[in-house]
Formats: sequence, structure tokens, C-alpha cells
Amino acid sequence: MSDDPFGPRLVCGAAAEEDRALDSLRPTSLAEFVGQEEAKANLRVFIAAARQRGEALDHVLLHGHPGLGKTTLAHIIARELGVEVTATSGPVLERAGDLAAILTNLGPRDVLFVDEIHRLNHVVEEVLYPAMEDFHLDIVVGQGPSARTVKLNLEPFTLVGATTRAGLLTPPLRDRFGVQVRVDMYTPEELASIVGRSARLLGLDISPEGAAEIARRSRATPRVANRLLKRVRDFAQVEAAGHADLALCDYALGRLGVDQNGLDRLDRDLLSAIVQKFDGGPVGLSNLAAAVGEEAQTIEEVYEPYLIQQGLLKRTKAGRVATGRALELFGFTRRSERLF
Ligand SMILES: Nc1ncnc2c1ncn2[C@@H]1O[C@H](COP(=O)(O)OP(=O)(O)OP(=O)(O)O)[C@@H](O)[C@H]1O
Repeated sequence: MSDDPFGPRLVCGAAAEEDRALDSLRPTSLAEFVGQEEAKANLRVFIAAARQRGEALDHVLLHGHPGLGKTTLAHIIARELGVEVTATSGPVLERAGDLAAILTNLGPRDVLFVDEIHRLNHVVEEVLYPAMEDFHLDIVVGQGPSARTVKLNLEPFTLVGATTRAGLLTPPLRDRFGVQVRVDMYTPEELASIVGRSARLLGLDISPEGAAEIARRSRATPRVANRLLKRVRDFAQVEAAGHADLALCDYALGRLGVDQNGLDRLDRDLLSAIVQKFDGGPVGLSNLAAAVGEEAQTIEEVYEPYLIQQGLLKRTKAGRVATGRALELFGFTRRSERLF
């Protein structure tokens, strides 16, 4: 929900319909993929080893906040393995048959990418266990006393699962992933390099200082950086003869409601609700969600990670707390500290 003049929330890491236009900016090889150095170095070894042995790569679990590049990495893994990728997601696979149909269509060593894998239902998950472990499906044929189980062999394949909530995966599923990769938030330097690369692909003339400014205000998230860059390109084109220098980037980000700290109105609403309505916290997530009119899950997965990383918000057992830094930044005073 947003009454923002520029439409849906720009600085949100979660994917939106208009992000399809960003697909052209996706890196297609590990060499092009910026950052996550340790993960990339390990993946290079695992991929090379699997190729040399002519085997399917072990199953890979990618976990991290929205917009950090899990989908991109999954496609890169398939490409570097030289195999086809089939993509689906946890909530789409409603029945065991949906998964069986996909699995029986995979070619040898292909990649099956399952986004939001923590949202698989348990019936589908049960089908996945033998498929992941021994590459077979147990199909029940018939009903009642005459029912019997038929074993169906599959081609060896690699399951690449992505999740924003690794803690919600059941232990048996999590244990079946031989490779587990945590995708971290990006440094401003890494993001500046992503912005520079995307600007080149978009044909935008941007100064290094301008790219660094967008990077600094992009919540450590490539999807946000690319989205802001596209809007900055519009301002550059219409108001600055196509050139995005530091002043233009700063001006455009201001027009987009992204402040000097990369926070937008919703972040400020959230922090101000904790301070002004709940005296700085602790406040429970559902109360906070009701106070700002946003879903609890969205607050938890999309807004909070960056606020926590910036030291503006803390999660405690008793609830959410605004830190001293948040109070200082916005000039807030706790109600209990006010004299009148
Ligand atoms: N390391 C990177 N280098 C360059 N561009 C990147 C990188 N990571 C992500 N991107 C860009 O950021 C955007 C979002 O990436 P992607 O869709 O892979 O994120 P995600 O983590 O899968 O998010 P979600 O879980 O919400 O699907 C893409 O447009 C991609 O081009």
C-alpha cells in the first residue's frame, strides 16, 4: 500500500511487477556477479568438480533477504554447469503431482530452481525427499487394499532452493542440501560497481560520485539500486541532458522520497510509530503492523533487516525497540522523557 506519487515502494527489496524490466540487468556468469566473494569462490570449485565428474551438482540452498541476488545466482549456477534450468516456487507447487510432473521432465544434471522453498506444503515436501536423495519418486497407484507404491526413477538433478526464511525450513529438508550459501547485504563499494555496470547497460552517462550516491542510499540491496537507477535515469534524461552527476542523483533521490540514509517515508513511519505511539518500545510485531497499516510479515522481511543493519531498530524478546541512534537521527523524544 502506498500513496507515493511514484507508485509502489521504490526502496523495497521484494520483487515487483515492474522489475521484469530489470531482468536485462541480470549478470549471467559468476565473473559478472558482483560481491559475495566467498560464496562465489566455493561455488566455482563445486561446479568445476561436478562437471569434471560428469555428475549433478549437489543440492544448493540460497538464503538471504529479498533482492540480494538469489534468483540471479540460481540461473548462473545452471549456466556455469552447462545445463537447463526450470524455475518454480514453493506456493505454486500445490499438489504432489505438480512437482512430479516437473521432476519427470528434467534432463540429466538439470537444475530445478524452487523460490520461496520454505512455503512448500508438507505433502509436496515428502515427495521431494526421495527425489533429492536417490533420484526417484514413490508413486501410489490405486486405492484401498489394492493400492501399491511404484518406484519411478528420475534423471540426476540439482535442486537449487531459495529462501528469505531459512529458519522455517524443516530440518529434514534443510539437511538434504549439501551446499548452503548465505547471500549477504552488499557494501557501498560493491553496490556502486553494480550501479556502474547497470548504467552502462542502460546507456546512462553517470559520474562515479553519482553511482556511489545511489549505492549509498540503496539499502545494501542490488534490486533497490537498479530500481532507483532507472528512476534517476528519467530525471537525468528530462532535466539534465542525460547526464547523472552527484547533484542530479542527490536531487532525484530526494524527489523519490529517499533520504540521506536511504530511508523512505515508510521506514520513518515505522520508527516514529515505535517512538511516539509505543514510547520507544518494546512493541510486539502485530501491534506495530496495525499501527502503520502494513503486514507483519512484510515489516519483518522487508523493512526491518536494513533498519537493524543500520542500528536504528532492535528485535528483543519483548518486541521491537527504537535505538538511541534512531531517536537522534529523527530528533525524536520518548513520551516518557517529554516534560509536557
Ligand atoms: N551480485 C549482483 N551483481 C549484479 N546485479 C545483481 C546482483 N545481485 C542482484 N543483482 C540484480 O538485482 C536484481 C534482484 O536480483 P534477484 O532477483 O536475483 O534477487 P533475489 O534475491 O532472488 O530476490 P527475491 O528473493 O526477492 O526473488 C536483479 O535485477 C539483478 O540483476
